[in-house]
Amino acid sequence: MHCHQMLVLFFKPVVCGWLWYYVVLLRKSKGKSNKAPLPPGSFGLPILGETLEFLRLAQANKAGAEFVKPRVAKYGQVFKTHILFSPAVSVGAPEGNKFLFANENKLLIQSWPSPIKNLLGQHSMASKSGEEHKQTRRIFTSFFSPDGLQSFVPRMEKMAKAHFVQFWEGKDQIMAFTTMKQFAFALAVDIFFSLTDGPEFQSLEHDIEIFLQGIISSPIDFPGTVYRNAKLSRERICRLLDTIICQRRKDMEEGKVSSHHDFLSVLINKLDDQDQLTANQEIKDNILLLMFAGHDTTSSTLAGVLKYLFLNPQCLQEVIKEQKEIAITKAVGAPLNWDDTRKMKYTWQVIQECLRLQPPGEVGFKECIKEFEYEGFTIPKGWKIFWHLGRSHMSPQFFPNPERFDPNRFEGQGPPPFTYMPFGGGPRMCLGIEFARTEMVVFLHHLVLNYQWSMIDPNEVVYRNPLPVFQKGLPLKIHKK
Ligand code: HEM
Repeated sequence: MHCHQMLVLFFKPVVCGWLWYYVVLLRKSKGKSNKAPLPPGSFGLPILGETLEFLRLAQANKAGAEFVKPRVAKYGQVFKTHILFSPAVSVGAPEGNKFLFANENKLLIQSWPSPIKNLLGQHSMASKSGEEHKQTRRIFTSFFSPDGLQSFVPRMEKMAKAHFVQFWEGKDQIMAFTTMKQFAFALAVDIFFSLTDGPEFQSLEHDIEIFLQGIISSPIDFPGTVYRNAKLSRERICRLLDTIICQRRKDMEEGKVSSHHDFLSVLINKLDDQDQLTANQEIKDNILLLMFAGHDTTSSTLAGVLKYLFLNPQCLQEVIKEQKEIAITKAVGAPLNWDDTRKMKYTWQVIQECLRLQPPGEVGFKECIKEFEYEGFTIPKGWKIFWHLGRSHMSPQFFPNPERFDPNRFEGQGPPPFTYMPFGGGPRMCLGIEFARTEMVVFLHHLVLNYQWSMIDPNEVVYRNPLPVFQKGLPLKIHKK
């Protein structure tokens, strides 16, 4: 071979290699150095990050004012922190909220820590994402849509009336926070699977309370811990549900119970193409999810409404006026219907305003499933993004004079999109909005027409665990009209 040919043969790959290195690798590394920076902020202590400060302030109901607000002032609308054992980025409203909810399943997914998933069960809608989640949600929607719920209004009213007879009549004082829990529980188990008073009802009420405590406890799984007790209560609840489901299948086969009798009947009917074992698992896990999602949320909101109406007598007068106008259109003894509940517009505005000031869940987390850029910052895969409702709910820009209780904010078009989100948003938005709205307005209808109440301690502290809790149980003096 010619000498210069050998040189070409030897140098060609070397030259090509160098070229490749310069063009591809250096461009790549240039790209890397051009990569948007991580958001500003502090990760705090090793491992714990800023968790302790966040939890302390969240429990004192001050996370918005004393954790988020100073960081927004220092770092800007998008900042990073490290809470609950993960790097997390806080985003503002409305852009941040819109981005989060629009990118569910594309860039982000709902992520519950695995101890909570274990308690809720692998068939629970909370443990599913993407297409699987969509399918389950579709099954539920037929029950939770306005069409599905209409026929349950008289039943909700019956429950509200029975509640007043059992817990209010003949009393001059009640612990309203506890009482609201009893109402929300009784109504849920009646509408979900037709369980009414009796020993099974009592033991389930006790077990659900232990189960819910486990969901918000540290996941230490030893005999005697809150978490272990919650696992045991889950087993007992599932055994009870097994018996109820088995009996229900029989009753439905024999034509004794219709396929629209309650949520359980609807589910059995919708899942009849699945094998019974899987269908039963799905039913049990999702009934437990509904008890978790729909019980304390509604009861803490109703307790809040009682507080705000007492502290704002002119709003109470408006509610009474609205409810009287509906009551006089009804024949004596005629039950409330769906249209009546939709006429209770001001009452719903009162509830909405309570949810602005005291939302049951004020923080929501999503997990990033791939790296992406947001507002000029890189958000790495595996990090959490969270929204804090206080960022918009308490902003004078969207809610002038934000500390003031003013239900008229929700008149007409209401607040700008993505600034008011007590029910979340996007594909995982609360499934129970209409259910919650209906049960609350029906309850308030009978409350304001029949009772007067006053707070024994108008300055009672409300803390979070993580839902709002009235420190003294909201003791009220009550008087039947
Ligand atoms: C005042 C009452 C309530 C409030 C403020 C509330 C709020 C919420 C919020 C913030 C979410 C998470 C949304 C997200 O991640 O984007 C949620 C989810 C959910 N809620 Fe509610 N909720 C209430 C009542 C109820 C009731 C009464 C039920 C059922 C009877 C219910 C069932 C659910 C379910 C099943 C989910 C999960 C939806 C999914 O993953 O697709 N909620 N709720």
